[in-house]
This record gives sequence, C-alpha cells and structure tokens, in this order.
Amino acid sequence: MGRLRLALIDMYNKVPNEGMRCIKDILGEVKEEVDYQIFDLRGEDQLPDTSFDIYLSTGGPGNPLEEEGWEQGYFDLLQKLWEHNLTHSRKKYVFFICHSFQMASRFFGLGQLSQRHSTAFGAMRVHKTEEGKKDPFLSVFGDTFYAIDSRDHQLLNVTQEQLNKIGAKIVCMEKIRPHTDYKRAVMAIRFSDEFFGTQFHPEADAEGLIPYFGVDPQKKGIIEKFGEKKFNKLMKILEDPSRLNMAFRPIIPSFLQYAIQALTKQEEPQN
Ligand SMILES: NC(=O)CC[C@H](N)C(=O)O
Repeated sequence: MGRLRLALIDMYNKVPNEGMRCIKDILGEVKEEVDYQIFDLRGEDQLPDTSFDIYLSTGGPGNPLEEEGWEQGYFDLLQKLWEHNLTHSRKKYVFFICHSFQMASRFFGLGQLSQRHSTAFGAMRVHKTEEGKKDPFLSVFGDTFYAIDSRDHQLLNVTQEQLNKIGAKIVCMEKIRPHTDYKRAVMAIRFSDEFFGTQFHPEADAEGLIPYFGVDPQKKGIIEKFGEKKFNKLMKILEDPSRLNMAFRPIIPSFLQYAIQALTKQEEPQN
C-alpha cells in the first residue's frame, strides 16, 4: 500500500512560532510511512479536502471566539471527517493542538471558552482525570505531568451531557489551585477513538526550547511580560529531565503510531 497522507493545518496566521518546527521534527520521525502537506489556513485561506488519512491542526494566536472568515470551512471539514468515521471502517485521524483544540470545542458544542484572568505561559502541571489514567496516548505519564502551556483563553464548564452526546471524555485538567477561586480549565479531550486534542503543546521539546527561550529577544520578551521569577522557573523545569516528561513528548507520536497501525492494517480500497 502507498504511503499515508497527512494534512498539517497551520493555524499560526503567519505569526513566528516554535510549534511548526516541533511538529515538523515529529513528522520527520515517521517520514517512511507518512507524507505531509502544509495548509496555511488563516494566513492563506488554504484548507485540505477530505482525502487525507491524518490531520494535525496546530496552535495559533488570537481569540478562538472571533470570526475571521475561515471558521465555517474548517467546521465543515470537521463535520465531514466526523461523519466519515461514523460510516466507514477506514477512519480519519485528527489531532488538535491549543487554538485548534479550542476550535474543536466550539465545533462539538463543549463547554464555554473565555479569556483567562492572565496569560498562561510556561511549563505547567497537568492532571489526568480517571478517564485520562486509562488513555493509551497518556500511558507513559504518571497521574500528573508537566506540559508547555501558552494561551490567553480557556475551556470551562464542559458538562457530562455534552460529552455523552458525542461519546467524548475529558482526559486532563488544569492543576488544582486551592488558594484561588478560579475554575480548573480542561486541558485535553478524547473526542473519539480517532479525534484527540490538547489545550497544552504536546509538540514542545525541551532541547529546542532551552536555546530558544534562553536568548534574546525571546528571553527579554518573557521577562518583560511575565517577570524574571517566571522566566527562571520555566528554564528550571525545562532543564530538569526528571520533571520534564515532555522531553520525549510522546503524545503525538502515540497518536501517529495508532493511526499508522490502524491504517496500514487495512487494505485499500475501503468499505
Ligand atoms: N498557543 C495557542 O494556540 C493559544 C490559543 C489561543 N489563541 C489562546 O490564546 O488561548
């Protein structure tokens, strides 16, 4: 059978970022099995059709509730992929990161998106839920793990009824902060066997981020925006391999291996 085809949906709207480099690195690890094509959705209005096997939709800047004009096309694509999976044995696999995760929550009608009281930025502790403890994509982690977070918005108030409608499960939540009244935001959702999304950045790599954040203008920018204390804390976590489970960032590779195995097991043509 031929190589699998992956659509990388770039949501960065041409804003410089580390996400695309990290994702391309990860996709380099499966280059024998998977070819990928980039679609600059917000910058160039490029949207893949439904012919791809796997879709990886990135993080990006801005308010996930704002209408920029590309949303309906994106939602139509998700609708077609979701319906495809309901009626075909050869499935479509979709991974949503950060901004895309927020867009997916809008598409599926889960919870409420809102602006955080302050920007979340750094290496944050994430908690698995009971469902998360059973999730194969998270199996290498303990009950809590560190992940890179970078966002101004959050997903709150997802109800069990909303989850049940599509058969989704919340698999990670923000850390518990007993000293604040803030609600804990949702950090990862398994929408289905094939659709998975994280509010954090599972593509982030410590090896690449240390030299990136550690020099100006990034270093200066972080200190100006968040203070020296937060900068030092971020670097300390990035440099401590025992705390930094994302050093080997296993979530997206697990997703890709799962998709590759399922798709190569099945002979084409389908159904
Ligand atoms: N890094 C991201 O993708 C951020 C997502 C979104 N723009 C937010 O501010 O919450």
